[in-house]
Amino acid sequence: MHIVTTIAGSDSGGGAGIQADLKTFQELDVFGTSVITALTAQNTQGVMDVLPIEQAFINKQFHALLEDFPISAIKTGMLFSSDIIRTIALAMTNLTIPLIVDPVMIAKGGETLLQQEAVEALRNNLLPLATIVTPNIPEAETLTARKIETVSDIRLAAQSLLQLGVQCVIIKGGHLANKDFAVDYVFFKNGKSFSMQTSRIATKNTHGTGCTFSAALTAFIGRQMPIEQAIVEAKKFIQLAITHNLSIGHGNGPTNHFAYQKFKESCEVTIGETQ
Ligand SMILES: Nc1ncnc2c1ncn2[C@@H]1O[C@H](COP(=O)(O)OP(=O)(O)O)[C@@H](O)[C@H]1O
Ligand SMILES: Cc1ncc(COP(=O)(O)OP(=O)(O)O)c(N)n1
Repeated sequence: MHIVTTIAGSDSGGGAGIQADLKTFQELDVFGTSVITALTAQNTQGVMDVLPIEQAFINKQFHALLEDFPISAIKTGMLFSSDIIRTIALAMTNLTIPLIVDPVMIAKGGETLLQQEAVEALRNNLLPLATIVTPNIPEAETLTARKIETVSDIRLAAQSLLQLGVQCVIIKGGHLANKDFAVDYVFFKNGKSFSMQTSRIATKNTHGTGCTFSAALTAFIGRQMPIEQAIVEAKKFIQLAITHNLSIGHGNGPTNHFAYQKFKESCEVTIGETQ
């Protein structure tokens, strides 16, 4: 059994954060473990409050896992503060476990999940240790201090992130103004790149899409799947989770983690260039 870890915040509403990650891990046949960085009082309508966990206790959770389990992949989600980021980065130094960084910054409702002052720590302390980083467009803009409007802007932003030492950058196009398609752009350190296109699902139930995508990627990497195949398979997982989204709650409902196993054979991802 492959064992993977999510280092992230708890979403009491169950659609994002630790809860989304563990549901995804379970669906993909990996054993999920967790380090909780913050509690959120949250539902489909928004984040009401955030309670960060003390650094020393975050460290204890992480070391409890490292001492007992042969972890095969780790992902980070909501890290909230520069102190928490530095704690995780320090614990990751000298580990050779693949690290997937989802640079969560702002919730769908606009609430802060990463303090402004923590962006530098994310760039300087954690990204150099990352195997894959998965920003959405606003996150890529913040991390690179560049406006992103075109595919050429996406390529320049990815190159700037690769220069920090990240092995692979996936810039997610969920926030692009494309009515028909959801296109993500993948760039590797060795110069290889490709785009992944699926049909855009017209729904408001997209709470936790970023968390679910990066958790699926972590599960596939943890299962030792080759990296390009893991990225495409994670795109299929999120496409099916959004297609079969759940209309629960009064706001932006969650995605459906149970759809992939049932429908994976029927999901098409079109691979293209990044021009
Ligand atoms: N309406 C949609 N239909 C299909 N795929 C989507 C849709 N919205 C987002 N995605 C996909 O979900 C994944 C997460 O993207 P995004 O929503 O940009 O991340 P985040 O939740 O971090 O903002 C990406 O693969 C993106 O292309
Ligand atoms: C605890 C917690 N972590 C992360 C998020 C953001 O999740 P994301 O997948 O980016 O989804 P939306 O916030 O865009 O729905 C969160 N809300 N809570």
